[in-house]
Amino acid sequence: MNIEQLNQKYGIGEQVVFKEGEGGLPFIHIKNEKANALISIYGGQVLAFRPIHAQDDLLFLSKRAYYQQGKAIKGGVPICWPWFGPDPEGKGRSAHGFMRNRMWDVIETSTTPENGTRIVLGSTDTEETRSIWPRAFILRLEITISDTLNLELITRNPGSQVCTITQAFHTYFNVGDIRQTHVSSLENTRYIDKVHDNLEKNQIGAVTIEAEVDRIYQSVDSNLIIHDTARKRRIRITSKGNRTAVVWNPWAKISTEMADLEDDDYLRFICVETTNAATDRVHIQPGSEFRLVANYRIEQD
Ligand SMILES: O=P(O)(O)OC[C@H]1O[C@@H](O)[C@H](O)[C@@H](O)[C@@H]1O
Repeated sequence: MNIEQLNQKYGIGEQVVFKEGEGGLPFIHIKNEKANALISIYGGQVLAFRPIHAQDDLLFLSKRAYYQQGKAIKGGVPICWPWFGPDPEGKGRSAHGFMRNRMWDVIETSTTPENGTRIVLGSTDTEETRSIWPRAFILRLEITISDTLNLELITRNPGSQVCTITQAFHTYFNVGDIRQTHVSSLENTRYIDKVHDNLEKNQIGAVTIEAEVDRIYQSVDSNLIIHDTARKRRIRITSKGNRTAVVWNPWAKISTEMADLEDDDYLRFICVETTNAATDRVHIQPGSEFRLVANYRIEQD
């Protein structure tokens, strides 16, 4: 569907407007009485979300991001699916699965009873996806733009075999200064330290970032808080369906090496990801579905 057809079928006045975005990719601009947001249909990726009274966006979006078919957009909320991290079978398929590198379909747009906006994107298997991953699937991403950003990723298994996935909301949160940022509610939680030979460790105190951090926290709480002290705000993450959470910041060297980040961008974001990762694999029986949920709320001091 082209932009005109999308607007005709799914546009809602000035609240939901489809426009050609960077790299010619179709974007959805959302504006309601609670918040503004920007979504890329490519990747099924929320790129920006700002509640009306918030000064700064919830999400970090790299100025050097690629907007190109086949490449992931650096920032916002990339959807990692049907695997999290490197190819689990070591076949050289792209890291974090293939859905962040594909065009999704628009399924539905509506206004919620609280005057928020609901956008539903989706995807199903095709000959091409089956050549990468031989499974039938029906995937749905329900995005609610209101005073909070709510994301629900539903995987339905229409096939005749059990389907096993790992996945993530690989969210890049925008922070004022990483050196004045910490994450709470992970105290006394076991984690796999990907920067130190996948050693299992115990988190002592809040998570602070003073070097590269890449950790998979296990048996996590359903409430995590990012303290963005420089901006005098907290970001409250409430999740369902996950047993793991990833905290990632590349720090200076990797930030310089990544062509789609500015050298000092590591100061401006932290990824706190709602995941089914490592041993937190999801097995979906034929005919059933699984729902992963993340809700993000900004609390200003
Ligand atoms: O693919 P992106 O968006 O650059 O993110 C890469 C990072 O994603 C994180 O989720 C992983 O834990 C890291 O190991 C990885 O380096």
